[in-house]
Amino acid sequence: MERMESMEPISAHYTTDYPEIHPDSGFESRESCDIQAKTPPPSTYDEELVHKTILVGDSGVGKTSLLVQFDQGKFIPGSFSATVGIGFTNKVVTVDGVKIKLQIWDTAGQERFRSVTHAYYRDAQALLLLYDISSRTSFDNIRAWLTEIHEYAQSDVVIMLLGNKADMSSDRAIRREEGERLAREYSVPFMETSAKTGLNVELAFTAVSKDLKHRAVQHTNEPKFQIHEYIEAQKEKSGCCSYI
Ligand SMILES: Nc1nc2c(ncn2[C@@H]2O[C@H](COP(=O)(O)OP(=O)(O)OP(=O)(O)O)[C@@H](O)[C@H]2O)c(=O)[nH]1
Repeated sequence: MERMESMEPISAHYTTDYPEIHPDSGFESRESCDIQAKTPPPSTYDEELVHKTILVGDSGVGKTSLLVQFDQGKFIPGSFSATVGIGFTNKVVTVDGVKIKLQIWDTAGQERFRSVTHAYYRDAQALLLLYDISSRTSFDNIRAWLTEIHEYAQSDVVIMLLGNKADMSSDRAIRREEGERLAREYSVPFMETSAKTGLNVELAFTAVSKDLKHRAVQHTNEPKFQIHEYIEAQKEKSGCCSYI
């Protein structure tokens, strides 16, 4: 992925050559995914699993910034230059004492790259869909993104809607309730984030990781993991959203 000089590259594998969807990182092939789908999940979590996660949304909503914040705990301000190409960052998230390997793909939001990014949806196990709370257009386009996701991604993909740039309160164009309503309509979990302040960035990835872990393991007696409830409980605990 190419960034202008104003943006430091993030610690990842970036390219404008559109890499194979299955790089040499232990990510399962399509074939093995299909086999897995027919086999019941094991009773313990296999820490060798790598979960492909994709960041999508309009250009400029903050996908790269969110990933940099999650990966390196920093925000790089400066003039915006759109991502060209696609790249991934490997991250390990520890949930309930278990290591969950995420391979997080950062896609270019610009329309002209759309046909390329579609190809990456197919093997995604999780999708973080972002809009910018200061951009009505990016919010209005979420429906179109969800239509594309339903068309190209697997039906059981974990989807999370994120209203990013929550720190920009004076430029807010989308009320939090609007985000919540849209998320309810599509039955997807939702939270507002800020790649700048770090608000909810870790929570977003942790919630997704927890969900992926639960889906990969057969819990005979336990109730199904409820990602919505988990997010609400964590938000309350951290008192994160008082200024939103
Ligand atoms: N205030 C604020 N600015 C942000 C935030 N996230 C991103 N930005 C800024 O928004 C602009 C776009 O951010 P990017 O992360 O490059 O956006 P992107 O979604 O990756 O864009 P594409 O690569 O074109 O798809 C940059 O100038 C960032 O500094 C945020 O949470 N708060």
